[in-house]
Amino acid sequence: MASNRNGFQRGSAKFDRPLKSRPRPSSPSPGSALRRPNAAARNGDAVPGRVRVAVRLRPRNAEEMMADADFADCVELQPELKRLKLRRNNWDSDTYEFDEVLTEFASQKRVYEVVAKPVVESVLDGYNGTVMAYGQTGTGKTFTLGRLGEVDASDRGIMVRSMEDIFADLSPDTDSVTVSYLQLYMETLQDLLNPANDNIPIVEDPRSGDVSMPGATLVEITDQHSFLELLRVGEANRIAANTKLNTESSRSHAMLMVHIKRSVLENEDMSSQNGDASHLTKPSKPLVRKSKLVVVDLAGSERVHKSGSEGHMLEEAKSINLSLSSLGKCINALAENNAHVPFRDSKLTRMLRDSFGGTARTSLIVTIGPSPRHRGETSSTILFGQRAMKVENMLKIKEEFDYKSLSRKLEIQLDKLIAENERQQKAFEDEVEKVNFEAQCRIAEVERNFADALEKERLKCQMEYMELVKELEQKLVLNQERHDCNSFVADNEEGPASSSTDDVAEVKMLLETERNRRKAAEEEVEHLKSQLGKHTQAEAGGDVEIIKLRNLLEDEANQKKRLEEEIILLRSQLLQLNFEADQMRRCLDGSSGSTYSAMDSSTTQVRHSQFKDVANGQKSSVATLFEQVGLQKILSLLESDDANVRIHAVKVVANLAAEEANQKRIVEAGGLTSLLMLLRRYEDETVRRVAAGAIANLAMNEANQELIMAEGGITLLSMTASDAEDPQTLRMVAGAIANLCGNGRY
Ligand SMILES: Nc1ncnc2c1ncn2[C@@H]1O[C@H](COP(=O)(O)OP(=O)(O)OP(=O)(O)O)[C@@H](O)[C@H]1O
Repeated sequence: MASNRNGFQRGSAKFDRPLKSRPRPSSPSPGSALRRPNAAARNGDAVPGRVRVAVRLRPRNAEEMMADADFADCVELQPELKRLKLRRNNWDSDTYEFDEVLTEFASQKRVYEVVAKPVVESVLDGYNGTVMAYGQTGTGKTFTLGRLGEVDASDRGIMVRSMEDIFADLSPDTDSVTVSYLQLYMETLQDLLNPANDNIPIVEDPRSGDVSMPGATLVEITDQHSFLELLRVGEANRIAANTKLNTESSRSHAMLMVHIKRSVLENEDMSSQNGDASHLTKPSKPLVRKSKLVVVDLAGSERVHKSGSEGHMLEEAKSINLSLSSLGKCINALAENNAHVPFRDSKLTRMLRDSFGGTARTSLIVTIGPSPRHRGETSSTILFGQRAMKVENMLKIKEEFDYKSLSRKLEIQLDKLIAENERQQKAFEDEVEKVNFEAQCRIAEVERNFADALEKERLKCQMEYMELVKELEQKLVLNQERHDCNSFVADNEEGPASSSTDDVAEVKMLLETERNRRKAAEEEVEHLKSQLGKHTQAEAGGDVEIIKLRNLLEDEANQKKRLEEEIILLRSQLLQLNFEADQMRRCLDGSSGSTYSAMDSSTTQVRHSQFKDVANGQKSSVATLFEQVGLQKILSLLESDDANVRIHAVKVVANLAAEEANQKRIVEAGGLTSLLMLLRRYEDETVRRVAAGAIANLAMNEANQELIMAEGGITLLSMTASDAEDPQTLRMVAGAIANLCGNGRY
């Protein structure tokens, strides 16, 4: 098996699974957040713990096999009796008892379990613990403590196995592990994880006795792999000097320090304090428990003269011996309960002050070789172990109030409480809203029910009242009949009056009162009704009167219009009659054949003169008509809806047109256009005939001739002629056309 000079095997790392955590009722299983302290920790009491010492015998090495081949081992072990016999000579030996006696065949696992495991468990419970190997150079101290077991996992030493157990038991969420690795070489304390740091102070707390090295590098480790890496770095930096006795000898004291912080809870039971059975408890106090495991691999304890050291090596050996002898003196003093223990004599004893006579649980393994040539060293080692067994420590847990953890916990609690409060607030508001809504519904329902009940009650009362009135009326009638009957009997028999007379009177009075009330109410209703009726009538009457007046006004207007038209008509008729009468008179006088028969082309001048005469004869009446009616009004009658009116109007216009003085005015007032319109409308023949006559009269004026033709007069006259049935019409049209053609001019 290949190994380096420090006894560490080379090769790839291969480890067993971590050892299963020991059952501890007071501790939660690995991974649980917090653990509770045991009774001793709660009380803060120290418990006695003697330094436990085991002896381990190294098997003969190759050199011893040869050199001591003819000699028996200097020790004889009785492991079952935990005894060791150190031979003085062939026939005599000294017997020593130890806490454990480990033969050369003891496995590394067994050595760990009997020497270190109880200390590791103590450390996990919160106590400080020390595992230390003491022995002559080359007897297996480093083998026992520092083997990494990279080639053969069963070779794993106490350091590796301890850390496996620690990791198996810690909770990564709440616990932490930090490691520092130091060596004390010639009274210089050096950091093996940072060799440049070689002046590390040793600080002792005078109150608690705790020892600390504040300048040492502290590396937090979270798994076994990183721990092994750290061990390798430390071992590589450890100084080892060859000696004549052992080529792989460690010339320094090495110290691995594992600091553990664990969170614990402590409940203070109020019921126990108050002496009652209340279940009230104070919230758990978060505590942090700090403990440390110190594994010390002391330098070889060989004697200077025997090691054959010289120069620096000699100084080195002297330094080692000095520190080890100081340790021995301290242990002696402690074993003998001396008042003074010379811890301050060396740095080694200052460093280990807590482990011997302090508060740590300490386990010492003393390693010995079998060779009789080193009997003296072996004896010295055994005696060192024997004295150490007498040292009593007082184990004490160190707990601190975990402010950080408490603050974290309180923050979480506060967040939870706030969230819970908000939730409850919301629930409360929802509940209030719900209750409110339900109350509103209930109130509405009650109101509805109340209104219904009230209505029912009212109807019921009304019915009862009606029935009561009815009943009273019946009673009244009945009583009246009885009274009449009684009166009749009384009158006849002169007997006493009926016994119910008073009742009847009372009922009567009641009935009378009710009647009066009803009558008053009915009168009131009637009064109101009549008022309403009057009011309505007044309103209606007013409207009717207005409408009537309007109608009357309209009638009056229509009447007036009709009368006006009638007057015009009558006047025109009168005019016409005069005109015809004149014509008739002239005919009778024999001055002419006929009025219109003479109106041919050859007689235009004659007719014209006749017309002139007629006109002269009628001058006064036409002038009167003009004055009384007005030309415009007469012309407007040409468009009257009444055919009769139109005929008379056109006749009047024709007559007016016969007067030369009127012709211009008629044309200017639009009379010509109206006359042509009558032709165009295919009026009845009489109208068209008279209109043609009127146009003929207007055509006598040269100024009008062009105008008549320009407005299509010739065409309209032609059309009238073509439709004419009465020869008089043809005559009128012919006269008009003749005038238009300017007969007067030719
Ligand atoms: N129990 C054992 N079984 C087998 N070999 C062992 C045993 N103990 C020690 N050895 C071997 O003995 C040699 C010396 O051991 P180790 O280096 O551990 O001694 P040491 O006490 O630490 O010496 P030093 O004080 O000089 O460092 C090593 O080769 C080691 O493998």
